[in-house]
Amino acid sequence: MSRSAPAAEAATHGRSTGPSGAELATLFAPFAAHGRVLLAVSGGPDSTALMLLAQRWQALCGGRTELHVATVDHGLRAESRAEAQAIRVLAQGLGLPHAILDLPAKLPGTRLQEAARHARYEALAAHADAIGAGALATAHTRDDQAETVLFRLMRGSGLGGLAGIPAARPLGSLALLRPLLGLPKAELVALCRTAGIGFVVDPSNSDPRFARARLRELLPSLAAEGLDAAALTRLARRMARAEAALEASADAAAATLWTTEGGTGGPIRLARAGLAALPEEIVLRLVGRAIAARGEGPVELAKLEALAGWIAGLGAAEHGARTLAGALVRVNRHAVTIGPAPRRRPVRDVR
Ligand SMILES: Nc1ncnc2c1ncn2[C@@H]1O[C@H](COP(=O)(O)OP(=O)(O)OP(=O)(O)O)[C@@H](O)[C@H]1O
Repeated sequence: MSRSAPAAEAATHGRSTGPSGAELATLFAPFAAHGRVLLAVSGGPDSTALMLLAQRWQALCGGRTELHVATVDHGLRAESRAEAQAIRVLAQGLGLPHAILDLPAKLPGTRLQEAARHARYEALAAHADAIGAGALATAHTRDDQAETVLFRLMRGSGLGGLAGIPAARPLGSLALLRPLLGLPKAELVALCRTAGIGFVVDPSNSDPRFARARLRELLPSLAAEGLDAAALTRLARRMARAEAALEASADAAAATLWTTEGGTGGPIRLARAGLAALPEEIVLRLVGRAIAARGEGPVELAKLEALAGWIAGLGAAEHGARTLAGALVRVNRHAVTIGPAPRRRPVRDVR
């Protein structure tokens, strides 16, 4: 990563002074519910701006919320330590305590970005817990939202995926907050430049080996055709609204159909006649929830669709069993019953 030249390179687009006091009050309102918030700052323009704006909000709104900052050093590049230390200087200049977090284990060579993301969130959440923070804030922007929705569209994601990045969601016992989700990245870059603060540019963001980076290259051409960040954000908002309504319908269906055999943790039973009367989308959600609860976690939508197709295709008197994502799905004439799949015994070498 390289530190960009500061103020002299004045921004050419985006509001260079950032949101007004009233806008800050709205953006950071969710922070006020927490006594302490941990800001995840990588040193890129977005999270550097997050630190500047959150501190500005705290000063202006006189919030009693304490802000802390953490930078994860993935140890993947020679410069990463020095970059983390530069963020520490900046944070301390703003009066914010800063921690550099190392990853406990070496990252694998395959699916590196995914593994790094997972390990990063774990390290940040553990640090938030350790300092008694109730929330963790990241600096995702409107551009990240647009990119995520487009990426998921290309991958044939379900409705929940197309709802994009949520502005707030639980992360274990923490609240994960994204206060800048509605702001364009250009505005945050401009803000850093006007403030004369350098930021790091992550080379993996433009590394063509990563599908995300290749997609990012296409965004300007798509925007010229009208599929810009605003349009994709609008789509995400509409999908989120539909997703919430369907989840509420699934809750209502579960309240009448879902029973547990043999007490807490036992197999989940869904009456076949009840399922047959429901729209396919709700059936998928109920069966998916049951598999996630008794198996190894959320199941891929395409696999769930194939399973639901198999169940729907069974005649009223037919029965059968299948395993999916660590769950055993049994169907008889009365019910679909979902419990943990029996563990396969390891194959012994009998020579
Ligand atoms: N090394 C890091 N240290 C601390 N925070 C980080 C680090 N890297 C990323 N973040 C936080 O995560 C936000 C998103 O970063 P980025 O877009 O690079 O993540 P990502 O890999 O796309 O993962 P995701 O979007 O799923 O969180 C940043 O704005 C920042 O708040």
